[in-house]
Amino acid sequence: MGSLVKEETSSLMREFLEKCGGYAVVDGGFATELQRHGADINDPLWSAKCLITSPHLVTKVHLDYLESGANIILTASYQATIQGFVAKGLSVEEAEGLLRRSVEITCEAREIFYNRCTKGSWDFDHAGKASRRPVLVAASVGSYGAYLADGSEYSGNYGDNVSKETLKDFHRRRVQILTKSGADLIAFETIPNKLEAEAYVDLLEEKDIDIPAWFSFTSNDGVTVPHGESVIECAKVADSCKKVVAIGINCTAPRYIHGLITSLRQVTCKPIIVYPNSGEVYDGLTKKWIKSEGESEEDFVSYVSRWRDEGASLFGGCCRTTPNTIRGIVKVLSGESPAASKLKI
Ligand SMILES: C[S+](C)CC[C@H](N)C(=O)O
Ligand SMILES: N[C@@H](CCS)C(=O)O
Ligand SMILES: [Zn+2]
Repeated sequence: MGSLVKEETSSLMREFLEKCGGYAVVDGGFATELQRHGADINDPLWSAKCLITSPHLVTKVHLDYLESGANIILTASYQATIQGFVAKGLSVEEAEGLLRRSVEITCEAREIFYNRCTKGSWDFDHAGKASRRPVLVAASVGSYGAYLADGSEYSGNYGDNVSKETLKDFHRRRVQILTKSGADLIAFETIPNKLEAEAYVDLLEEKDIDIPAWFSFTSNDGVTVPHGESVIECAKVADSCKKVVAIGINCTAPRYIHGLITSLRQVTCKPIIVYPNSGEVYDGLTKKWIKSEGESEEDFVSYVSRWRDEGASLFGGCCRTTPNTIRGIVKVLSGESPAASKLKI
């Protein structure tokens, strides 16, 4: 780890972080915000259903997060797969068009935001000089388990018949399309096992998949990914790939994040990204979230300075977090205490 070559290849994120003042803010729960706007995503396509039925809501959610202070917005493609769209009766061409559209909508939202010239889209340096807020578009890629649509992101158990080659074949065309769609990078999210991380690394080595990426794992216990491998060994897989510009954890309870950052720091010098969920637990069969004891949005935001001190530099939220969470993170990073921000839940 930390070789000169790897340092050079992670420059996209390092330069971006520098422009942002050292820390960057990722958006919050995307599907969650779609639901808050009235979308029904109880469907095998989950949030990707809105790419077909309500693209205007997708734009709205991106704008919500930009207005809240996000520097990185993720596309609605988490559960958008060619196989999933075809199962709904769409043609392969239509499915590929929707994947491209997911990125176009996000880039359009960034343009709308910039054109609004609202106060929030400008940052001011110490001398009071204004500059446009840096914003990256990350193309979300959910796991094979997300496509299964039964919550198996949180088990990582695909059975003995699913090999690394199966996973590469499953993801290849989707990743090729997202690579050429205008996104700044790919966000491999909610990765539940080591096998899928290895498949993604192999795909990133293929010649027509030339784009930076981040790898973000999920954990149910603060030590391992759901399938059982340690987060440390999974992070080593990600660290080995020169196209990986950040490594981290998402859709994991906030209480585990501090220890996980400590583990990641043992095996990587790359920027660390964390965007936990609310701490609630997802029931993949009913597609409902079960309330957990003792973790509130205020707790989440109050952890942020600890995560920063531990070595993370990109912060956001995943499922069940909202624009309010993102505003809270922005306040902490800009030096205002979360208590002072008096978050409304
Ligand atoms: C990150 S989970 C909440 C995504 C939804 C899941 N793949 C499902 O379809 O139920
Ligand atoms: N980007 C996705 C991740 C789900 S785990 C979302 O926020 O809905
Ligand atoms: Zn999530």
